Amino acid sequence: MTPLSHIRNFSIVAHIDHGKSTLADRLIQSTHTVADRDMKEQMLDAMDIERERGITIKANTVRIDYVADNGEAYVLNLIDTPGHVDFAYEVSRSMRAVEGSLLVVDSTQGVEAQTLANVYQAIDADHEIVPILNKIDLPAADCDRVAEQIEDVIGIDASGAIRVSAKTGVGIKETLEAIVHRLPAPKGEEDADLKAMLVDSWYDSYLGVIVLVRIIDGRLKKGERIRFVSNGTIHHVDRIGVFRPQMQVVDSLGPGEIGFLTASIKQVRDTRVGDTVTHEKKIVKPLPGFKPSQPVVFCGLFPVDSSQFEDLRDAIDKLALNDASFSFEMETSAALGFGFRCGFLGLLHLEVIRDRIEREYDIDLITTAPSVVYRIFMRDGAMQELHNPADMPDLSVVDHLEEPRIKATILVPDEYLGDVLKLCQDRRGVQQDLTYAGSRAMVVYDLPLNEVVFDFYDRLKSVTKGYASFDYQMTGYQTDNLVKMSVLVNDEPVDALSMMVHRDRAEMRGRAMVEKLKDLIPRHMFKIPIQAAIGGKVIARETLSAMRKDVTAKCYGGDATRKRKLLDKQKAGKKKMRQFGKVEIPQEAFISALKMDS
Ligand SMILES: Nc1nc2c(ncn2[C@@H]2O[C@H](COP(=O)(O)OP(=O)(O)OP(=O)(O)O)[C@@H](O)[C@H]2O)c(=O)[nH]1
Repeated sequence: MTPLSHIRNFSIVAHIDHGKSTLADRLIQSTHTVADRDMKEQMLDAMDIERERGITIKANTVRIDYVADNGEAYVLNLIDTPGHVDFAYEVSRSMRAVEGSLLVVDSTQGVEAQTLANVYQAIDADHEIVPILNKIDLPAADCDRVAEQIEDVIGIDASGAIRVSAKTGVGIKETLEAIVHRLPAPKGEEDADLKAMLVDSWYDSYLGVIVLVRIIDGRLKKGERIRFVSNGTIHHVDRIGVFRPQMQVVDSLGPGEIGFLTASIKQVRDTRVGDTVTHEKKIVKPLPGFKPSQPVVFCGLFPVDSSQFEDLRDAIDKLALNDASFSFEMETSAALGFGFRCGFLGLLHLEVIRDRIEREYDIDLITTAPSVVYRIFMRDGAMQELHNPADMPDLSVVDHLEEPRIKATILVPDEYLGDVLKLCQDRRGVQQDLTYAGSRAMVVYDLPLNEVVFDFYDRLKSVTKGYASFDYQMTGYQTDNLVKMSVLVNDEPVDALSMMVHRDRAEMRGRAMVEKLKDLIPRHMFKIPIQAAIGGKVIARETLSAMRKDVTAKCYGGDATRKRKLLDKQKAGKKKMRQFGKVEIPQEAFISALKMDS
């Protein structure tokens, strides 16, 4: 049993790509937590998609045994947190389970928007913070400048910042010593009633739901009956353990410790993150509540091949078992048939789920335009949420609409500032602050989430050549002049392309949309009008002229194999098309048509 004084619980906060996972790997490796032969790069990034994209999505945990220079043995519990803006909620919950943070800043880059967002969460959670200047092996490293920036922008003391190369291992020993000597030990009472925090939970096909807990007071043992305070459900604990990072069963967990339990729980939904766990009959004061994660972006997912609807249902059910922040309900669309309306924490979350369905379940999907959650105030005083523009009620019963707004923080090198301001302005942003930290500007904008969900990231990256970083939080709702824009192809409305837009921008967006569609829809044997309309009024129109696209026309000379190849390709392409009335629209049109060029 490790005394409280010899436990340290910490997380690592960083902007994406600043080296958090690499540092975690190095800490695990240098303490021989994992034998060298088993060491894979980025031990903590379990999922394939994470590995491919190099981003950490689920928070992960590892227990490290470390004998410090003073000869004492310590237990270090690391909770790895995701760095991406969509998963800020996961960061906030894991922060509450630990007492300190390593703040990793890439010494060739400096402080970025997510460094700020994440470190403020650590400060909110009262963490002791140890700054780490990473990637010092690179020639472009400028530790003094970055340390100064940490002090100026974040406002914490960086004089003791540790200079590290997570790649080569320089500074790893110093980091481990700093964890032991600079981060506080957890507090807790061994003899008090059991009180544990539910930090995270996920589904495992062999063990059922695995619950990650941080013990605050008391002791949890295998075989005991526990109660989740929020819903009063009682469970029999059949397994307790720690992550090294593989699961290792232990007999009990005491104050200050972080580990897992399993209790034949069937669904992740039955476990509420932030909940308090205690023994069956005990009454304890619940831990201060966590904000529940709310989906902010909705879109429809439809199978390209409608016979795969049941497979899609199956895939979505399985994914939802493991991801309580992902919501869904069945949707029928005149154009796309049966599918699901799904809610996500943000666009990255949406992309990850979509990729997993396509890849792991082998289902080709049509994704409709992402939409935020609008509030519709009716003339009779009622309010309803609108998750899907297709459900927009008749304007005669609507009094007004409200849309969600965000506070966006963007850090950008000076020379791109003008482009960033223009982009934010074009997206109906209202500037709130503009400050400088060295040669970088920090701008804060109040923006409609609607204008950000689709391609704001992409645009920001492209106008700043990838040098800007961006983070946002929801601030609330505001009334604006919003209308539903419909799209008609060959005089048939395509509900999957309808969207909510600001009245002043409707014409511009309508025009951009019909022009795009004209390029994206292949020519048919007949003329196809493509229109954007508000109510009954057409605001933009293009006509796709008739022509049969003869893909073999270029193959004069009659090379049979090449001709066959082209025809096969055309056939495969057809599978990815959807029939709308008499018109076939390719799958990618749904996403591409909505991207704006401004
Ligand atoms: N040269 C050098 N490269 C490093 C160092 N640390 C990390 N990297 C590289 O930087 C890239 C990003 O590192 P990650 O550890 O994946 O970054 P991360 O912060 O965990 O990123 P997310 O998990 O996506 O938030 C990888 O290509 C690493 O190999 C370092 O000390 N020196």
